[in-house]
Amino acid sequence: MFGVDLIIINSETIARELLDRRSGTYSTRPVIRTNELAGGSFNTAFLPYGETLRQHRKIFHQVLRAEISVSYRELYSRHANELVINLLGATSDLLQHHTEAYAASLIMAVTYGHLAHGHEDSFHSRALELFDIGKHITSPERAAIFTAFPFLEKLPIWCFGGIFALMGRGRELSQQLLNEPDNEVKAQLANGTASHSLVADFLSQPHDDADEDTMKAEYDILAGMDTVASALDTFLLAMVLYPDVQARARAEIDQVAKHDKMPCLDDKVSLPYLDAILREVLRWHPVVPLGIPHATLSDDVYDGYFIPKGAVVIVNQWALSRDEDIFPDASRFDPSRHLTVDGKLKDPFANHFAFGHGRRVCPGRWFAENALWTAAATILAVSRIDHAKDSNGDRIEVKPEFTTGLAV
Ligand code: HEM
Repeated sequence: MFGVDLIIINSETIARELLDRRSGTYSTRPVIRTNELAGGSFNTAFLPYGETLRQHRKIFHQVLRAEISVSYRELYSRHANELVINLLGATSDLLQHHTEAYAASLIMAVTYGHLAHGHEDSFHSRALELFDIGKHITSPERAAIFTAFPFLEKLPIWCFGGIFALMGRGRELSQQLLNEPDNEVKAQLANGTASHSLVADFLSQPHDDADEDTMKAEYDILAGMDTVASALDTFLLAMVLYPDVQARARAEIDQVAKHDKMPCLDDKVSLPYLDAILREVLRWHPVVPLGIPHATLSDDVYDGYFIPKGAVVIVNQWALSRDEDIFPDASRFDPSRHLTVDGKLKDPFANHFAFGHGRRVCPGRWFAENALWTAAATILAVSRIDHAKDSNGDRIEVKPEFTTGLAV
């Protein structure tokens, strides 16, 4: 397409063979010009393979690796309790707002600690606006056209029907999202009120301008907001459509969390069916159905096919999720497909294809796992998810619909 070699992988075996086992070749990203024009060139997810990426991933490793992610157990529980209270009082048009707020507040807490009341809300609404702009301007066809015809950037703004204005707004939002919470943490450190967080820890140590640049990685933790919230929305949908699954999960929770005790992460090993539900959520409707494109750093040959240096490699997660040889009756939501005959989980959650592959695999996968698990367990422990009723008391049928998101 426009002189770019595009490889689309529709099989998990091939994705693992190329992106995992030959990760030295498949770990860079294509240049996405529209993302750069919108001010997102420091985004971890779009960095080429190299030293800056390694520094960013080191920062994520510090705050999001498996054993650290699990240590935030009280934080997840506190916010999951708030989520349930909000969901119980919410009208259907606000459900999504509450799942987004849950993900945003967790991510803000880990990154910045406790911010002044109201600042979380403005961060949340700006982040959502930026995501919407991202979805609009970084579509694959727009990115390809700008890459293939760079002179387009020089044309007057009115030629683009608002796209450049959106890019400008994107740059403005990126700067606000980066600077304002950082400035607040700096002020908290100065007056001794800062709580433990990624940014507070960084700012309290000696650092130079290059370190400040690397810390822009903090902004990418935002990536976790939309994805965790989308997975939670899919979970709620599945629970409405598959009441038998919901009932089995609740029965499992009731067995483990007795005497009015809420389930918490320490109960996770005793609740394999709930884990299987979350695995199935990510398979049934993958949150990032086309993943984030990888690109090759050198020529390669696979199964007789020549793959040139610079080729764009897309793992089509949607195709992986619909592979009938691995997931028979693939469109059905069936968590038991992830369990062995004796009820154990077949594969760890963090190995799920929905988190991508190789050296670019999602660094937030353990955090996502724990955040999703705690929310799902808390919701199921105290509520029953069912169809809404109309004014006559008749149930309103649910028509599952998914919106398109980031496709680059
Ligand atoms: C259900 C939740 C999530 C899903 C399904 C998901 C999925 C993905 C996928 C598919 C990729 C691309 C992997 C590849 O290129 O092979 C990715 C990358 C990334 N994710 Fe996640 N993610 C989730 C949650 C999170 C969270 C909670 C965070 C941070 C708090 C996060 C931060 C990132 C970052 C920074 C990258 C870029 C990594 C790189 O390019 O090296 N994600 N994620």
